[in-house]
Amino acid sequence: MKIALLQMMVTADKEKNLKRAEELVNKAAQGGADMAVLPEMFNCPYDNAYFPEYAEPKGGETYRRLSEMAKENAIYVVGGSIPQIKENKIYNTSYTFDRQGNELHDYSKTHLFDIQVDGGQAFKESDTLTPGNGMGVFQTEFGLFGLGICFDVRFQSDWEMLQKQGALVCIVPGAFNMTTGPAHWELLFRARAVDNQLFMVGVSPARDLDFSYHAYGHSLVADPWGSVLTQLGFEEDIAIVSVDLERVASVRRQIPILSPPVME
Ligand SMILES: O=C(O)CCC(=O)C(=O)O
Repeated sequence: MKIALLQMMVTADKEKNLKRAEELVNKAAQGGADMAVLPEMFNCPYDNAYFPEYAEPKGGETYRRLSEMAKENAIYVVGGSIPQIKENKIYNTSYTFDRQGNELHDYSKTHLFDIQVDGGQAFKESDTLTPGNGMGVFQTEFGLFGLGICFDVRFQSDWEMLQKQGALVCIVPGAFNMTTGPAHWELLFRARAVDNQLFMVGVSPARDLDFSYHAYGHSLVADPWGSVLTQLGFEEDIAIVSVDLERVASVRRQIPILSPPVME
């Protein structure tokens, strides 16, 4: 199967972001992708100051447009994430749609990004956001997929749980930064891929130095062997990556570390 990583440039204009997402999903479909993945907070600059203003209830404009993108292009769309408002609380939420535009998965980030690195990046999502209640998997014609959002990638026990639930590929809309990106982004994706013997797909926004938060970019796919199949730079770009799902069983057979053992 083919997965498109849409490393989109996010602006402060929500409508412009939605139009750009539509163009990129269309491009992904034209390029033969089965699934298009948008970045974390793709309709809103990544900044606590913007989350409340850009937040939408489930079923709102962005949700509807994502569903249409999927249906019009007959492609799976993992709608990165957006700020969602529910009962006066704001969540960092990802919606996934199937080729008919039906919702397949709805997930709100479990582990909020609250860090304070000495001399480097500080961020406190919990100033505006509320955590969700746990990651899960969704079924596609290719098999089971898992999904987490950005900071979630640091919590191996959660990914082990998705592997035990049968995930073959895990998708991570994420926006690392210029402190933790160079240090940990590729390392974490390769580690999760090797630990759980599955594909890890990370999709970041492009870097925009005009905003307070400078995304690392470097959207990538790591395979179950831990090899990086593709990695983008920091600018807006897309990659369409062929993912051979047979590789999951093959690596698990050759290096049987999972418990219980996964048989073909
Ligand atoms: O874990 C990191 O270093 C970055 C996480 C992040 O940017 C996020 O969760 O949005």
